[in-house]
Amino acid sequence: MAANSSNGEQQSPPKPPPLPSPLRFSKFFQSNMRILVTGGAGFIGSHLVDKLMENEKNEVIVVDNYFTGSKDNLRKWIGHPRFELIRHDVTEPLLVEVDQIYHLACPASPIFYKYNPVKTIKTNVIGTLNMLGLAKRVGARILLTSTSEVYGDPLIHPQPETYWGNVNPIGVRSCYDEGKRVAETLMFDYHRQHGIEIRIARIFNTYGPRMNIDDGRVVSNFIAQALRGEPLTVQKPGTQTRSFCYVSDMVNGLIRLMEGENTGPINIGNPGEFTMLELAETVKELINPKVEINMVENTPDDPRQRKPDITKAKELLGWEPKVKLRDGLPLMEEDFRLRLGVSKEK
Ligand SMILES: NC(=O)c1ccc[n+]([C@@H]2O[C@H](COP(=O)([O-])OP(=O)(O)OC[C@H]3O[C@@H](n4cnc5c(N)ncnc54)[C@H](O)[C@@H]3O)[C@@H](O)[C@H]2O)c1
Ligand SMILES: O=c1ccn([C@@H]2O[C@H](COP(=O)(O)OP(=O)(O)O[C@H]3OC[C@@H](O)[C@H](O)[C@H]3O)[C@@H](O)[C@H]2O)c(=O)[nH]1
Repeated sequence: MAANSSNGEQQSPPKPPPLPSPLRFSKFFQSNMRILVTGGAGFIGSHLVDKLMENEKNEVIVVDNYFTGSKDNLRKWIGHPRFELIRHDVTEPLLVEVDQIYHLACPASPIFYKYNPVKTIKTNVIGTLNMLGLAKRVGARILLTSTSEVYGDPLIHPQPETYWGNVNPIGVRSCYDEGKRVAETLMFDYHRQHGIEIRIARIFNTYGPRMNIDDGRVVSNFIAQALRGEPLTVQKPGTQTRSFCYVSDMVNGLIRLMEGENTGPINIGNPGEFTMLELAETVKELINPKVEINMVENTPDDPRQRKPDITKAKELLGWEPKVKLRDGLPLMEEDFRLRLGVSKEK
């Protein structure tokens, strides 16, 4: 069946999708669904693996180069008969027989993706090409975790999928946002030219347990600072907004998208919108009312506003987020307390 784009346009690929392994059609074939998760040792990836492993009919293979991820995030699955972990960099070709590919591999925190921008571009472009080549070879369906950063510093608010964005092509964030835009282009070109079954999720800011404590993103920074009794560093002007999605909602959205019939791109995020000052005030109130809030310098090209229009996700996937920021923050606080060894004052 031809998939629909989220814009409602009929996407009729000129070629039929590559055939899955003939064993899939064999009457007595006993194998489980084999699912590859690139970047599965990272924050969202490891939660996705947990959810996929709940289904006894799934076998999960993770490939990760451990740049920002860690084996520790997957420790409960290591040694499990339906789980395999491979140290591999997606900029190198990979040959594995799989039915689905969740392609997440890419550093996501601005500090980390700006650290080696050329590597970030290679990961987005060559890494995505390699995963599309694999999808074509084995007839797998592939889902790309794109980003709200494809909208750049958006001039339309909230952002629908039809918005083409306002992106600086030569700025310090371009390795990531332009990298993801090319990755989306590659996905659609493989879909049109080779009939690959594709899914594109545009993920908006996601938070939750297992984020790296020194990841550098705003929610992890504020929670770690509040627990350490350090001032919360709000980057100027503090009126910039973000919309924060709890990780379990995100994982459910990604699986819905993979299992459904729509190529996307589809925004997956929580439309609750907060300024960074509001976020700091909330963290202060919930975690440590004694900490100060410090205004610090910002970095170039920081988007001034961001909020997903999730009409398509609701209509096409029957998905919407359930966890409110005020309910999600304490769940993350608990995990950070454990890892930082800071117990709650009674
Ligand atoms: N978390 C968010 O708010 C957010 C928002 C938008 C999009 N995304 C996308 O979701 C995906 C996961 O994000 P995350 O927050 O879990 O980030 P993360 O940094 O925790 O995870 C990324 C994982 O990819 C691995 N990786 C990086 N480069 C690789 C390479 N070349 N080869 C193999 N593995 C590599 C890292 O080691 C890490 O385990 C990314 O594609 C990111 O762009 C995340
Ligand atoms: O300590 C901090 C860190 C960040 N910030 C501010 O918080 C906002 C959010 O910054 P983050 O670094 O968490 O994340 P960004 O929204 O810039 O990028 C994010 O969005 C889309 C994803 O694709 C990226 O992977 C993700 O990191 C920015 O306005 C930033 O200036 C602070 O005020 N203080």
